Formats: sequence, C-alpha cells, structure tokens
Amino acid sequence: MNGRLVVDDVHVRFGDVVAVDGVSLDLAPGEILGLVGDSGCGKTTLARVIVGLEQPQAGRVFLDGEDLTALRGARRREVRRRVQLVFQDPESSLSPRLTIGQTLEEPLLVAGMRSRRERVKRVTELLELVGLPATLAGRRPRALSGGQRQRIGIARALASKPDVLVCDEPVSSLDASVRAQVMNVLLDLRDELDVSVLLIAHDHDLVRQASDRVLAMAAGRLGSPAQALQRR
Ligand SMILES: Nc1ncnc2c1ncn2[C@@H]1O[C@H](COP(=O)(O)OP(=O)(O)OP(=O)(O)O)[C@@H](O)[C@H]1O
Repeated sequence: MNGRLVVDDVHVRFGDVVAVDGVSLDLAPGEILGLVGDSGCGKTTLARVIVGLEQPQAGRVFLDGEDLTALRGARRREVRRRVQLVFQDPESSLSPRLTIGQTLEEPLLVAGMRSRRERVKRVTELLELVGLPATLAGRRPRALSGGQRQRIGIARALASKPDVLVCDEPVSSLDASVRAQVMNVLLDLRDELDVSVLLIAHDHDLVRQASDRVLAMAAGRLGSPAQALQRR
C-alpha cells in the first residue's frame, strides 16, 4: 500500500522568522494524522513544504522512500502529483470564470488525459466521490454553497489519484453546520481510496474526532510525545 510520508528534520525560515524548526513526522499508509497548533506556529509552511510549494533550508520529505526534495524534472512532476493539497479557502482557490467541470478537467489535462469523453466520465466520478451530483459540472463556483465548493476543492485534489492528501484547515471557512459533512467526506475517502491524510487545523476537537493520531505544533516545533494526543 502506498502513501507513507516521512518528514525528516525540516527547517524553514523567512528572514529572522523561524517558521519550521526541525520537524520530523511519519504518516502511515491510510492513516489520518492530525496536526494542531495556534495561528502562526508554522502549520501552513510545513504543509507547503510537503506538497513542494516551499523549499526548506534543511531537511527532507520522503514519499514511499523517495526523497521529494531532491527530485527534478519529469520524475518530480510524476511523484509530486501523488501528494495533493486541499486549500483552506475554496472561495479563492477556485477560478470564478471556470465551470466546475472545467476546474476538474484541468488536472486531468495536465496528467495527459486527451479524450474528452474520458475526462467527462472522470469528472462525474470525482463529483460522485465527494457526494455531489454530476449536474454541478456545468455550474460556476458562485452558484455553489461553501460546503459544495470545498467538496470541489477536495475532488480537484483527488483528480490525479494521489496517495497523500494534505488538508490545511479544510473546514475552518465553513459554517459549523456543514463542517461535519465535509469532514465525513474526507473520512469516507480514506476508507474508499486508501488515501493517507495529514489533517491540519487549530480546532483540537475536530481533529481529535477525525484522526487516528494527533500531533501538536508550537513555535515551529512538534510537541513532546507527552503532549501528543492519542485517540486509539
Ligand atoms: N512567505 C512568508 N514570508 C515571511 N514570513 C512568513 C511567510 N510565510 C509564513 N511566514 C511566517 O512564518 C510563521 C509561520 O506561519 P504559518 O502560516 O506557517 O503558520 P500557521 O500555523 O499555518 O498559521 P495560520 O493558522 O494562521 O495559517 C509566521 O510567523 C508567519 O508570519
């Protein structure tokens, strides 16, 4: 089973600010690992390093034994697609000009899926995976609710069939009433697709309920094992 993610002693600083200060963690295949911590403790920076949007000054990230920080060119793109980020704010991460279908087709095109018929079929599958009707494909983001938009954000991350999803505050922009629904989508996906999930949020209760294991981050570092909360 794929999806073992190992973060090994990652350091990131922005000028004088130490954002991530020697973080190591291990996400097992199919595991949901929670990461909690106050605003500014470095969670988003760590997420960006893991998905390759930020280059660490030191440390490495391995996916199934392969060092993601050392990969270049086509191999980098190939392995990178296996680790996808679900953004916090679907409002700003979805293009208002594109229909939902076009948004979901984009990563399929990048992955080389040339046949339009295949893409349309896959878009329908992706919508189904996140519990949305195929008819939404023709709509634009503004016609959708916040919860539906975040489901589209998750579907887009799933388009390239990743082994790892990094979810950075996936429900914090949503109303309390729809948070549980969107969290359930993530939990179902883990069971259905065997995807590993790094679930980042400041809401301890939400993370504890959804995760197999929870790590706490403060001032760029992970807490001692005594601070880590175990659900099982
Ligand atoms: N691009 C950047 N340039 C300069 N400083 C940055 C940059 N990105 C993050 N920082 C700083 O690094 C520290 C960690 O920020 P980060 O966004 O990773 O924390 P966070 O825990 O995700 O917070 P939040 O929950 O508010 O997003 C903060 O002090 C932040 O101001």
